[in-house]
Amino acid sequence: MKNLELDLGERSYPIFIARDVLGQPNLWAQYIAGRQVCIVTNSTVAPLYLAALKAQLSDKSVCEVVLPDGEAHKNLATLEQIFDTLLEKNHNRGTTLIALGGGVVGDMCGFAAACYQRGVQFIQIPSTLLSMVDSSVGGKTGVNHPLGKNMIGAFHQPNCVLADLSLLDTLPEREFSAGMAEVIKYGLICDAPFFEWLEANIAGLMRRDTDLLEEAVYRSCANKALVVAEDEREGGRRAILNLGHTFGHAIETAEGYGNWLHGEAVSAGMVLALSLSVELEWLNSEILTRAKSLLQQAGLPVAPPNNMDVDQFLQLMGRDKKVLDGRLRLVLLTGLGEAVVSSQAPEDVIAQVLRDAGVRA
Ligand SMILES: NC(=O)c1ccc[n+]([C@@H]2O[C@H](COP(=O)([O-])OP(=O)(O)OC[C@H]3O[C@@H](n4cnc5c(N)ncnc54)[C@H](O)[C@@H]3O)[C@@H](O)[C@H]2O)c1
Ligand SMILES: O=C(O)C(=O)C[C@@H](O)[C@H](O)[C@H](O)COP(=O)(O)O
Ligand SMILES: [Zn+2]
Repeated sequence: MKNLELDLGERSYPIFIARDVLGQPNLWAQYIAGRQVCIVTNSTVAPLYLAALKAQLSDKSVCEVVLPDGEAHKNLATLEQIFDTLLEKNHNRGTTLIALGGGVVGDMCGFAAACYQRGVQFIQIPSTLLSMVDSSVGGKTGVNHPLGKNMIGAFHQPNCVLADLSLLDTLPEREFSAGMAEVIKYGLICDAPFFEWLEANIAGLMRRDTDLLEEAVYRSCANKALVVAEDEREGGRRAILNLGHTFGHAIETAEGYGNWLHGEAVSAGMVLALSLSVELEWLNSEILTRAKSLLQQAGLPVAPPNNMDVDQFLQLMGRDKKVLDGRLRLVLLTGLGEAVVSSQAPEDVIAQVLRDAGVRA
């Protein structure tokens, strides 16, 4: 068992990481304040893990909302299902929502918790690698809009995070790989020794060796917790967690939510961000080569889709939430583990990097 605390003063919370955390309510039941609980999950995760969770909550009044599965359903219309159930079952401000699922469920449940009766408590039980290492931690919640990723949302921190590694036993390979993109991201942006550890252990990690997985989830969450504790609402440094995302979100939006998984789009996006850093002569090309190799060994794409053109890419990137005074701000690297947020990359250089990666002129 590896525990962490995200230090946010009175909104601090623990992150429990181990196999079978769910089966240890002595660790986490105290984070449910009242009797009312609403579990938010989806049609894939419910048959796998809902009964086991409910069995741990026999002293509570529990209802559930089973959402349709997929990024394409991460929108305002789906969110209404959560509000409808909460109101139909007379949930009041003392209720606790529990997100049981991947990042899509977590982001939607968290946003519902932020909005319902102006804010109720919630717990994250992430069931994908990506949600264990990233989306369940840090309090970014929200939904997509047809014109852009995560465009409607709120910062709302959970009461605790339970990363039960045994849930990963049923996770499909492609989804496991997608999670590895965000794991590798931490090495690139702020933890060079972790990147080197990943290079040395990638084969064992892809075999889902329990000890290696526990270490990778722990070090990812520890890195994210430090960044978020420093800058909860992304006034500055937190933006480094967005490495590759300005490119990646453009890919997800252009391809239709769900065709490229978030982690896959982030992988291709990180390669573009590193290529741009090399093009600007801020980064040694050896780091780009090593990053590409690690992402490939994790089963991830390292080039953007071949059906987008440069203008479409740049237009979608222009809607990024980091845009300030009409200027793109991108996360770039100056070294391994050293990220900066910069508006210095000229648009013609960005366009050249996109063309070099095979995006149509
Ligand atoms: N809030 C944040 O800070 C943050 C960070 C990173 C990503 N995100 C968001 O997270 C989302 C991506 O999350 P994701 O990669 O978890 O995708 P996801 O939630 O769509 O889950 C991936 C797939 O795996 C299935 N699944 C989940 N757990 C499973 C299990 N244990 N066994 C078998 N199948 C399982 C899901 O039903 C789904 O089909 C995106 O919407 C992204 O924008 C948010
Ligand atoms: O927690 C953060 O901050 C991140 O940026 C983590 C990202 O991996 C995640 O995809 C996040 O949802 C992106 O946020 P957005 O503000 O660019 O929508
Ligand atoms: Zn992400």
